[in-house]
Amino acid sequence: MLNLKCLVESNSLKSIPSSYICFNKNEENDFMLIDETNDIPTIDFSQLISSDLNARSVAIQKLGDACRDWGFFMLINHGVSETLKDEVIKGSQCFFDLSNEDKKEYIGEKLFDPIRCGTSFNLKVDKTLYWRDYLKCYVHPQFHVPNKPIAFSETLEEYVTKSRELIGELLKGISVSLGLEENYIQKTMNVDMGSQLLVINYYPPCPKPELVMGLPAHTDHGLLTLLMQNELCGLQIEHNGKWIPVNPLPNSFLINTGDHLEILTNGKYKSVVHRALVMNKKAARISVGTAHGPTLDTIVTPAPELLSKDSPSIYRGITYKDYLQLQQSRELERKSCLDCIRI
Ligand SMILES: O=C(O)CCC(=O)C(=O)O
Ligand SMILES: [Fe+2]
Repeated sequence: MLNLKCLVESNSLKSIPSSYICFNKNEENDFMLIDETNDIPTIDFSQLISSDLNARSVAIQKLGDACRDWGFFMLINHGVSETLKDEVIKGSQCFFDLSNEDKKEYIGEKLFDPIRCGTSFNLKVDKTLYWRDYLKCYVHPQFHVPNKPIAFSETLEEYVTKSRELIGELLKGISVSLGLEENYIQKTMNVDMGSQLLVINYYPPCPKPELVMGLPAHTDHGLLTLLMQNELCGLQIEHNGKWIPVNPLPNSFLINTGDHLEILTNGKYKSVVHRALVMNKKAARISVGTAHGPTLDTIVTPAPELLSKDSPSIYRGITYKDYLQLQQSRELERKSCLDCIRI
């Protein structure tokens, strides 16, 4: 199977294969790239769970504003240790360093394979290949991860459990920010038994990074994605028609809203468009995301409580599973899959 890391390390890579050259990369030049990184909202998790009701309510307000205006924020004071995050990154590097023989059993094309590794986005539909290898694992409600490298499974189990706890608290805050009961999203979306997909992205070094794309502009499925990365940057988010580079604060998590939060809120909280550039000629960038969604059979529709005569439903209901299938069958592109279910 195609494995970009192997290709890059084989020394045979004198020039970028034409299949990777992203010709339309700058077609979106109307998007001026500017550095408004410092404006990206920051949410203090400790305030969100504070027993001081006033502090909590201020944090919830900030959280709602961040979801409405950006669909993206950095989460600080979240209580997850740097050691655990480092172990996840190190384990990820070791996983991608395994031999092809060791990884063979995880190679797959099927969307609902519990564990699958591959390259680009979806080889069946990609017109251009993306400069990225990946490992995807369904880690909830059943926990599936590779049994190699040693101890990676334990590290990941601890990490994805912590990430679910953080997302649970964020969803409470988001429910309240919408004027809904605290457990509204968790209950209606069956989040306790919901799907959690771990995605580890490996962007190998590239001799001509300006010619390739790690992941093109897209939105994520699910309610919220929690993301972290090694020391290399590359993520950009779309905000007010501009690409904003993300330079994470030390020890922060990056959180973005997903398509299903947009559906549930009837467009009030938009799913943020983002992309990953490749910027490094010498080192690999690793990012680790967990996408948190409802159970696969949950039909997601706009919350009736948020609808009115003036604000009728703009999305038709669809099960999470059908939505994932729809998304996977299409080329990853700027226009999000939400367009398929817009009324
Ligand atoms: O690598 C990144 O920073 C972003 C990854 C991403 O957008 C994804 O896995 O959906
Ligand atoms: Fe994404």
